[in-house]
Amino acid sequence: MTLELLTPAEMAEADRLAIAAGPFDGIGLMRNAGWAVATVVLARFPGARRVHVLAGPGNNGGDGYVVAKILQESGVAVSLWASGPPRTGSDAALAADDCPVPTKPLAEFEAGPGDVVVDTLYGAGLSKPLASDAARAVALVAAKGLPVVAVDLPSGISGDSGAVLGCAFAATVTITFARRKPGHLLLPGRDLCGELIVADIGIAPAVVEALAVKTFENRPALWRRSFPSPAVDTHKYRRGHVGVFSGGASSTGAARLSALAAARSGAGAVTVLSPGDAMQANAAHLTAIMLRQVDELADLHGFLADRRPSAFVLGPGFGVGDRARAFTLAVLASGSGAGSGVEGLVLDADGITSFRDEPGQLFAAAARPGAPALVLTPHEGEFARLFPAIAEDDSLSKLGKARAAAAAAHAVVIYKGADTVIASFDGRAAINANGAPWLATAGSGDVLAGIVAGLIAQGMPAFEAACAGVWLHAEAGSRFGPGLIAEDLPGALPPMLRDLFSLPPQSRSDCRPGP
Ligand SMILES: NC(=O)C1=CN([C@@H]2O[C@H](COP(=O)(O)OP(=O)(O)OC[C@H]3O[C@@H](n4cnc5c(N)ncnc54)[C@H](OP(=O)(O)O)[C@@H]3O)[C@@H](O)[C@H]2O)[C@@H](O)CC1
Ligand SMILES: [K+]
Repeated sequence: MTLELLTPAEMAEADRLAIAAGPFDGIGLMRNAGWAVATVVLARFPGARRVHVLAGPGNNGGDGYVVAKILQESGVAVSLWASGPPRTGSDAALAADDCPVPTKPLAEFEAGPGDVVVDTLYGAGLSKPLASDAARAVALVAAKGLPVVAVDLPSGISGDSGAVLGCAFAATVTITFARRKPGHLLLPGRDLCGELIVADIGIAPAVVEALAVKTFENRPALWRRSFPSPAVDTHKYRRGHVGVFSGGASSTGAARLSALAAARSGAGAVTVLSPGDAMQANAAHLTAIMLRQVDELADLHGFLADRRPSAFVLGPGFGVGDRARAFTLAVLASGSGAGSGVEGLVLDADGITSFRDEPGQLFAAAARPGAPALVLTPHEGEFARLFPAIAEDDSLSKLGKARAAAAAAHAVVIYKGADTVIASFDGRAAINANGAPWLATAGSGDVLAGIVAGLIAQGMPAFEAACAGVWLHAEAGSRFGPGLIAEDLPGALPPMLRDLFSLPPQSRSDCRPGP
């Protein structure tokens, strides 16, 4: 399956480029789309009493006229309900002229048990909340519990953001064309699409390549090639050394969870950096993970000079305040950024909240040439603390917010949730879709921070490490299932790592590098 996600605007451009390149003109692509949909309807609902095609005024409606014609010619009982005539001269108008099924006004739409609905009201061109005739149809279909086959997107869902504009169909199956759109993966769109099918309608891969798309689904093919594999003659420090800052005596567990996850992700050495009052608590629970006392900045500088760590985690259980800020800024001031020294800092939880009043200080430190890569891992609440203006901007989708935040912070932002978005300041972004509700458990985020730091420590670039960490973490949760607690996650990583290493080289493609 392809990784690129096309915004509706990019998809319209792909349509234009494909039509210019041939062999299909606009109505040719529309016929291909209609055939793809009709095939699914016939295969999935062979016993349908009647199929109701709901056609909008644009080209999504055009697909509907093609579907209605094919189904009627196949012997299916078809009703066609239109919200208005297609624009004169459009491909949809050509499809309507060629359709023998008479239209009835959408406002009079009615259906009964055993019927199936094909939703071709609005797709990529949805521009405002559904009007009253469409909203009535959505309510009627939901009340009767009829199956819906949505074309391109369930009407009412934004292809850009996955948001519902007014109301939307909840589809049984959605058929989209050429590539998926962000709205198919972002919530609530993902839930309302039902099963998602991507149909090939004759748009060549070269057309999509020409768009230089920067948004992807987060799957191993996106980052597998840069996933670290140890060389046969390696030693532990060459496999990266992660420092994890521990909180005080009563809050040490989060750092140990992060540290264990960093070790499981393949880092050769991991050290918990503990304040003096927590040394005993940490020592009592650590075996393979090392422990070092760090109370003051001078202690941190000593660790940096003696042990040459390559990545850090700061935040889990650490406490909010001056100390978090000072350590963060010291780490960001330390990297060489040239293959030696500190390669990255994963700033999580209290580490993020510590900069709520002075985010500019953090962003300037991250933007310094040669600074270690900064990875921020906010959930919604932490995101709003660090990026209040972006969080409040209702014109931005979750994807847009993550991108804007990454650009502002000169960072890689992992905007967590059931539809986690990973965005880099270079413009690339990925949407994760393999998560599971079991991951919403205390300590789960600490594990994610540790995995990402462990991968950065081994030399994986920060965006790829963030994507890989999110995917592995989600996959671990999905595979473990009910009963999951955060302590289970690091131990669930090895089988997935084995699977990754056993992938054949030809399946290891990379995402387009940033500028
Ligand atoms: N040849 C091709 O290009 C191919 C295209 N294909 C198909 O085309 C679809 C995209 O077509 P599209 O761009 O015409 O957009 P579409 O979703 O039909 O709606 C636009 C119209 O609806 C109107 N409108 C919007 N929201 C509204 C609302 N809430 N309530 C009322 N009106 C509303 C909007 O009005 P406006 O915003 O201009 O005021 C405009 O008139 C795509 O999803 C795929 O299915 C495939 O066949 C492959 C080949
Ligand atoms: K639709």
